[in-house]
Amino acid sequence: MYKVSHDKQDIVIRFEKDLADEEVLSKFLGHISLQSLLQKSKGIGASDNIRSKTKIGNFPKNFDLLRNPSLNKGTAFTIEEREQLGLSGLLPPKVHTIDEQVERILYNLRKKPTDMERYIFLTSLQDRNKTLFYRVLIDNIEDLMPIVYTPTVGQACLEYGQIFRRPRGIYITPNDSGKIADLLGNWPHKDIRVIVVTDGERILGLGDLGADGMGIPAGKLALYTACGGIHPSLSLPVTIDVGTNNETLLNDPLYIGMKHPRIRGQVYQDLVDEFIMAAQQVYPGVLIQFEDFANNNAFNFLQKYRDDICCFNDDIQGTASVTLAGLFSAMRITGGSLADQRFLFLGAGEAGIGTGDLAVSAMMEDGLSLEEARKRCWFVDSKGLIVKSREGLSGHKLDYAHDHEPITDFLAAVEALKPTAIIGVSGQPKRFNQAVVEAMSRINERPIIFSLSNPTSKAECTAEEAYNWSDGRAIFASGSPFDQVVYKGKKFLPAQGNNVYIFPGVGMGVMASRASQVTNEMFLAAARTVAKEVSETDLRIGRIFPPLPRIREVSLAIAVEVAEIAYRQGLASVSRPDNLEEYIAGLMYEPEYTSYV
Ligand SMILES: O=C([O-])CC(=O)C(=O)O
Ligand SMILES: [Mg+2]
Repeated sequence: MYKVSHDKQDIVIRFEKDLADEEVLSKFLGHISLQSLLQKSKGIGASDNIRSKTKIGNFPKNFDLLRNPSLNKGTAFTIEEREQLGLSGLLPPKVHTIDEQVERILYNLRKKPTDMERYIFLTSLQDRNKTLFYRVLIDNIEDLMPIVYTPTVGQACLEYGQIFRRPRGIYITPNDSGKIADLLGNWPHKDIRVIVVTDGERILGLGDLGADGMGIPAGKLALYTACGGIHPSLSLPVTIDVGTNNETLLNDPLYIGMKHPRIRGQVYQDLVDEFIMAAQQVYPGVLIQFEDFANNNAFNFLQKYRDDICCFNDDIQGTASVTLAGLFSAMRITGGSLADQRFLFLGAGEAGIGTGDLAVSAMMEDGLSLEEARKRCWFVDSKGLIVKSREGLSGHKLDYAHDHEPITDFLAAVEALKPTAIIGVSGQPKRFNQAVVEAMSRINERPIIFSLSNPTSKAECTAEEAYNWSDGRAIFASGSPFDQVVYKGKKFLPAQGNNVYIFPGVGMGVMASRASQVTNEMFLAAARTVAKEVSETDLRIGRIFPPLPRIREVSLAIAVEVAEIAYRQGLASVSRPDNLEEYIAGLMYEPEYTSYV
């Protein structure tokens, strides 16, 4: 049980057992009227706020409170709170509502001249008042996602050293070997349920950005909260900095990372191993999301850890799941099934092979053999069409090396194979040129054209190009957002086929069930769920993913499916609540102020 003494401002709460059931805690606290202590009593992260307060014994007061981004409310502190928490005189007299504060933020955002300035402004807001940051982000997700995420986050990573203000997350270098658990222990929050980790070697389609890649784990985790409802205190961004091979960064005096070429081989492997073990030790059962590692490392780490550790690779499995969701939706327009398709991927890296593998699993569920299913997926990489006769093919590409004469040119591959869908995951802009799109439109009544590379500057073609060159017939999706397009008087709202539709829901499902592994079936279920959430109206305007303002509902639906699978597969570590959907909905973080007095 919990021992509680409450002496006006000094609150001591001691836990004599770890809290498996946070709901019990919330109810308990509600019962004794201490609920008001919580930033938001509902939600898995609720206990963490209390825990950190427990540590210091006293509720923070004075400037400590104003400078605590998890608790700060700025001008929204009430007169009573100001009086009791030592804030009198430290704030301007006017007490604002959160809605008025939101107005002020939006007013300032509109005045900023560039998206980079908006990114810096929002990041600073996140550093001083998390509740307000998430309120603004959630209520304006469609407008602000392109700022906190792709494409602006890509630009932010390119300029990370210049715009650096406050650190976010944990940086691990080879000098920390043997001490990683201590480093992780330095993080102020002790209940961490999800880590996004990168080594910065392949940041979006931008390449090796070394330690400047930290913008990506930080951005992904902001979306875990905004889109999946995971309490912000439960997540931790990590960058493993083993150097960079990016000459520009190595020569930049403002670069924030280790100034030497990438360390590879055993030292690198051991460092990642130690990190994985330390994370398990310090935060048992934590979900680890691998993000933006280079191809070989990404595949190797996934292979190595997926059966023993609760982990997944977003670029392989998350992107695969959202791409498959897009294909399911597209088929609602074209008719037919997955098994009737022929997919041609441009790019045979993480996203391409990941999607191929997941599509193959889906086709096998529909009755195809492994062999037959793989034959529906073709890949063009930097050397041309992947065919059996090609020498020196590496592991994962071999599965898709079919009998065919070699072809070096992508357009020629389109003409020869007559695909129903082309899927761009190459990181190479403009590769779906007019000739390619026109050929696809000649071959197909409704050509499926996915231009998934990020950020926008790396897209294989733009939405406008896809619609113009296909005479408005393309079924288009892109990794980064495009504005609406009007073609011959018809309005198209192109969809963003980004793994943000997948990872927040998967993460929430894994956390709610305390799953010990993340399985293929979960990503397949997530893909089917996203596709199911697309309405006929969406499809009519060319949108094959649900609108972003609905993303929390979509994430909840995914989380329920994922948790259901965890229970079915015997991977869950907590007992199943009677009403899973209600239970998970109840765990979702809502940024709202509650009274501290
Ligand atoms: O971050 C994104 O927008 C999607 C993604 O994982 C990537 O492109 O690496
Ligand atoms: Mg990524």
